[in-house]
Amino acid sequence: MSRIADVTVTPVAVKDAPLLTSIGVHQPYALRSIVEVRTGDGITGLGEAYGDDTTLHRLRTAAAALPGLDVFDLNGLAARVAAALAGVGAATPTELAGEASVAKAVASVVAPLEVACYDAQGRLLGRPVADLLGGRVRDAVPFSAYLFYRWAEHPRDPGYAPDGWGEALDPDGIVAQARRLVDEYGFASLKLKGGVRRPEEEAEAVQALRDAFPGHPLRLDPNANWTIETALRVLPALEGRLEYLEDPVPGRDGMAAIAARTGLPLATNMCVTAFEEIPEAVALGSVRVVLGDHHYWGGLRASQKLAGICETFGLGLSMHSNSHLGISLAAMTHLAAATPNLTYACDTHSPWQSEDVVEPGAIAIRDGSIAVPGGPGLGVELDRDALARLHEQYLRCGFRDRDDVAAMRVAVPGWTGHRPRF
Ligand SMILES: O=C([O-])[C@@H](O)[C@@H](O)[C@H](O)[C@@H](O)C(=O)[O-]
Ligand SMILES: [Mg+2]
Repeated sequence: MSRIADVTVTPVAVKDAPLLTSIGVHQPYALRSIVEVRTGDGITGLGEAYGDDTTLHRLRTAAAALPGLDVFDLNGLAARVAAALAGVGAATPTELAGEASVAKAVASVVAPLEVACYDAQGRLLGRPVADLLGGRVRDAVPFSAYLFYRWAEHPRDPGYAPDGWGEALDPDGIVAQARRLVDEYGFASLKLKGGVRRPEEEAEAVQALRDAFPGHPLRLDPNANWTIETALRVLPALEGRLEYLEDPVPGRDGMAAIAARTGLPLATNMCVTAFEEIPEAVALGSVRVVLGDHHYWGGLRASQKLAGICETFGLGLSMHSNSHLGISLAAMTHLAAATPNLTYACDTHSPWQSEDVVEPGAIAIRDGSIAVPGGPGLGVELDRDALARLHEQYLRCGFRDRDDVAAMRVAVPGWTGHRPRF
């Protein structure tokens, strides 16, 4: 038995790019929480979560209930977190969408603590986390290039130089961005974050990508920013060009209405984001692919349970991402390596993050994939100087929640971010 002695939660802010989304634009800093679970025998396990105020408060509340728990007792962890958060309310953390529920609030707090416990377990046993999840079925996990419409600079930048990627607001800009991501990282799959430009323009960008990268699977994700009518109008320009279309319209019923009219597989990380939403989605036939994400499905074990449910119902499984750092990237890699039916390349925002809390080198995208770290636990080490620096940056930057709408309002006064916009 190895008991938890204490748990610390440190918020950090990392520079982020002016990436355009369905509701606005990324703020100049992305916020994350770094979780350290220390055991009485001197082992520290790492986890990572959203860094908004609500998540931080919940994480700290749950963390205070963990000393004394055996780091192998993951059922006990879930029970203690649920008890500690009883009465916290249902507001979701920084996700762009998804109906709120208490179960989701608890899941998003269990996740980083569970990852940290797995890291500690692996370090204690001298085994990689993938081994604790059933063993790897692949030695390297493929990731997709995450293409964004974007500006060259943040409006009224609060103090740092543009990142050098420049603007991408049309098909040529998107193809150039894809070319650079493919050249630098070797990505074989491409995903375009849509819901930003007029849908016909986004379909043109898809066609331009199709022409420029004939062998690369493509995805488009309008993040529910289209009406059903719009989606039906644009579908013919997308069919036969995408491996899947992610969340074109809001809701499980809206998605089902589109699914009934197209052979193009629909995928989601918006209308199915918790276990209680699966039965209706299956009954309606809303989607053919679910994007899991351990951060809000409740951790690595819960994600494997999702994988089993997808297999049972003949649904494909892919992986969603939000802005994240190396601890989460390592967790995503171990999880994907140990999940046989996760056969789509996973999303990652990694190339857009220029700062990290982990020591460089352990986890890197090469030839479009990440080699599963073979060392104990997650296989990444905390860079304490970087943690201190990025925590200072958090204290200085003034941002406390992800708010794409507010960030957009800096450039476009009166912006509401209401969906569907098209
Ligand atoms: O980072 C973004 O702007 C993404 O749009 C993210 O917030 C979404 O949650 C996501 O990547 C998605 O696939 O919907
Ligand atoms: Mg999505």
